[in-house]
Amino acid sequence: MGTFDSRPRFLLSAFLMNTSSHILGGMWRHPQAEQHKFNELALWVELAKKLEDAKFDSLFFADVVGLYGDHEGGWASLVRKGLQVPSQDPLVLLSALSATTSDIGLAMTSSVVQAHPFQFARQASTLDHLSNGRVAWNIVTSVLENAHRNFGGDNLVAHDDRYAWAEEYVEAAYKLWEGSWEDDALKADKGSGIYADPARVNKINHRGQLYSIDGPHLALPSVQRTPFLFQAGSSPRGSQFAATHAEATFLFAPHPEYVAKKNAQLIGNLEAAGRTRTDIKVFAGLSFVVGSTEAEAKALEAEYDQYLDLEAIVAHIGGGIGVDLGGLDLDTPLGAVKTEGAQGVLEAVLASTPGRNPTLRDLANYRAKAQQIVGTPEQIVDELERWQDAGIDGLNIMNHVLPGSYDNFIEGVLPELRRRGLAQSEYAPGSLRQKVFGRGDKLPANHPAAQYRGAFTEYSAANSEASMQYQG
Ligand SMILES: Cc1cc2nc3c(=O)[nH]c(=O)nc-3n(C[C@H](O)[C@H](O)[C@H](O)COP(=O)(O)O)c2cc1C
Repeated sequence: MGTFDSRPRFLLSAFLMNTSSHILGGMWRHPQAEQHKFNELALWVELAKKLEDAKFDSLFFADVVGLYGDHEGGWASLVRKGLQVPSQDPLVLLSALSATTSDIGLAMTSSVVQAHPFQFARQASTLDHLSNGRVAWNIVTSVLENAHRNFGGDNLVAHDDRYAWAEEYVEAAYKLWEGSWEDDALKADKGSGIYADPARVNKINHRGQLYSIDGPHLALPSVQRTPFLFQAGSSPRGSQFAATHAEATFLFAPHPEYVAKKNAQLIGNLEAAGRTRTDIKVFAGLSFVVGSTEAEAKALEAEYDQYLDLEAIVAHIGGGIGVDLGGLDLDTPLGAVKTEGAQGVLEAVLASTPGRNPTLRDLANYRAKAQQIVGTPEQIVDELERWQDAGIDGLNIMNHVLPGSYDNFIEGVLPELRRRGLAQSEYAPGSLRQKVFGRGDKLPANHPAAQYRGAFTEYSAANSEASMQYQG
């Protein structure tokens, strides 16, 4: 344990999804659960206000753009269980929440599959303007075959090829965000009648394997230019991508020892990418069940367990790794499952059952129990200090019930975190990036996006005019 004031505070994020059944399957059936009202704006407006009053750093919205892989031979059980279907667009929802909040970060997941980078970059800039620089993007490549088929693909693109796709996608987006409009390009000078300076607005003329984009970026660059970047892959290639691009990465980890291992891997990859551990925040996905006594916490856990649907959790994970685990007894061993899906997941499940091959029940427990901390506020924060010592900077807090799980955390755990100096009581001023890192609104110079600043001046609007005159 560190001394009282030597520990940094935790970054706090709410791990959400615009759907009824996100991570902890079945919990929507709990009498106090309101997540089935996900399509009503009031649920989110009130939750966002509550989390902002508690000075959470961000609302983090996961997303998918297709069905999980088959369970029990088809997708009927996914529909029956409401397993992330129906699910609605987080970007549109965050646009509404940008108007009802003022400080909390607005993190959305968007896949390289779902939108052309030109369109996505424009949407992200627009939302960053509307929210005064509070947007974060969780960069995902879609592990779901149905998602790829929804956008014209034949099959799931192979694991490492998805990351190659993401590399080009972010490159194109960085060019638009960082290199198209120079600082001070906008004049809006009523006297001279000059709206923007043609010498300071550039096309990007991106020519890649997958995309060809002339530009210019049609949106004005926003406060952060590039949104705050999240990424959650944890395979070796995923960790390398995170080390190169992400400002925050998050893990599903079964215990602090696993965090320490992933942290060491990340530090090695950061060094190779010319970045350091101070350039990235590591979040753990965790849920909490708090009571004023241990017995009270355990009783609440037992109540939640009655509604938890282990089959739904197995369907979720199996659907993510592209293996139909339906119709099998929960005590079936997992065996050596090979997947083109989310490889980091399997590694983490194996780590949760040291010395033996996990079963389907272990798989469900890994998600529902290994990442759940139950106890009194003191017990929970003691445990969180162990996670922090292993390398966690932030918590992406999963919920059993909306909004009750956050009430439980805010009333139970937050005061103890604050008492130990581990949670903020006020927001720092500025954009999300400035709030988190305290070193400016824009990406730092050692980030790959920075190379595109000033890189396209030869393609400026002023130069296009000069070459026309020359030709004419
Ligand atoms: C904690 C966590 C959250 C994730 N959230 C999403 C998500 O919202 N949408 C999505 O398409 N993929 C999501 N993923 C999948 C990852 O983005 C990534 O595609 C997947 O983990 C496969 O990469 P890997 O093999 O490098 O781990 C998530 C993964 C993790 C570990």
